[in-house]
Amino acid sequence: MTDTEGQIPEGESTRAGFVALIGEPNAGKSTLLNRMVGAKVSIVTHKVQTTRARIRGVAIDGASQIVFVDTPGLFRPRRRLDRAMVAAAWSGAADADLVVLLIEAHRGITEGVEAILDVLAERAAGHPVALAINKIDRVQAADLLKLTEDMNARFDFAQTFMISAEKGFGVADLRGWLADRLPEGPWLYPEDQIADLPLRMIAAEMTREKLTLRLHQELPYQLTVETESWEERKDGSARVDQVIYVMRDGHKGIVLGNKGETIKGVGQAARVDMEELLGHKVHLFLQVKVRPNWLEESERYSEIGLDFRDGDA
Ligand SMILES: Nc1nc2c(ncn2[C@@H]2O[C@H](COP(=O)(O)OP(=O)(O)OP(=O)(O)O)[C@@H](O)[C@H]2O)c(=O)[nH]1
Repeated sequence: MTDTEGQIPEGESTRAGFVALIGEPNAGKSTLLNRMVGAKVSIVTHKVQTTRARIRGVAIDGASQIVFVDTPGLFRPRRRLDRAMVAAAWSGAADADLVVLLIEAHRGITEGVEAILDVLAERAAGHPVALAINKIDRVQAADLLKLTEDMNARFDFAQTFMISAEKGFGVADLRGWLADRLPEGPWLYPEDQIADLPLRMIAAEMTREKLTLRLHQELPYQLTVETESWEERKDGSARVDQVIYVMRDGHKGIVLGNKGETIKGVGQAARVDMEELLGHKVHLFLQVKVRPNWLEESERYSEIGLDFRDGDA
């Protein structure tokens, strides 16, 4: 460790967990994350579109490691509000230890915020949800208090924060609050891997997305993809090895396809995405392995792309 920010204070036990950041488009989620995490780890994540939760960044605060996840593209109720879709988005947040709802101070309780509140009321039982009112630089104090009251009348928030993600106001308080409330336990990411881990994970998500597209309803939620190794080569290309874990022998055949056509198509499409993201050539190697218990072994971790194996240090 060269970075003192990541040093665990002596005598304190470590904490780690997942925080889902939810809110309408433009609420300021990326700005807030960059403030809390630092640009390095969240830099490329906005490119990936998947329906499951994914990691947006990892923040260290004292002895806590905060892993931020979100559910991109789902909290986008437009003209015709689709509550079912918003409800579906909650499935990503449901795995999180804590949830932060980010709203815009000057816009107040919009139709989109209403939809999210409805979902929270139905499904957030047992999940502490913090409210973060962002862009407070754009409103008067009196309006802010009224909005705080109105929001808390609608939902029992564990805490309300008034912040300006852009100016940095209130962000440290929010991060500290989250850090204190995560469960005690070892950090989920080795410190020295934090910086490059999202790339490996994004690459796995890309492959998983192509599999989902090709297999349609055949294997919903019954496979996971892990990036096993990532090697940058001298010629500027990268060799990426990934394993697709399935639960049954029969599934392996489906993933491979007739004469390996399915997996070949998946590999090609995923490689193109990776090359576009990285801006250089990628050699992608895919392997399919049967691991009947992967769901139990690693449900929570694989769900959001964490490569969680014994022996990883
Ligand atoms: N005035 C003001 N503007 C802010 C603040 N925080 C974010 N913004 C602006 O709000 C806009 C949206 O911010 P983003 O961080 O991209 O929002 P997002 O929620 O990630 O948006 P999506 O990626 O569309 O979901 C940007 O133009 C930001 O500069 C703030 O505290 N004050």
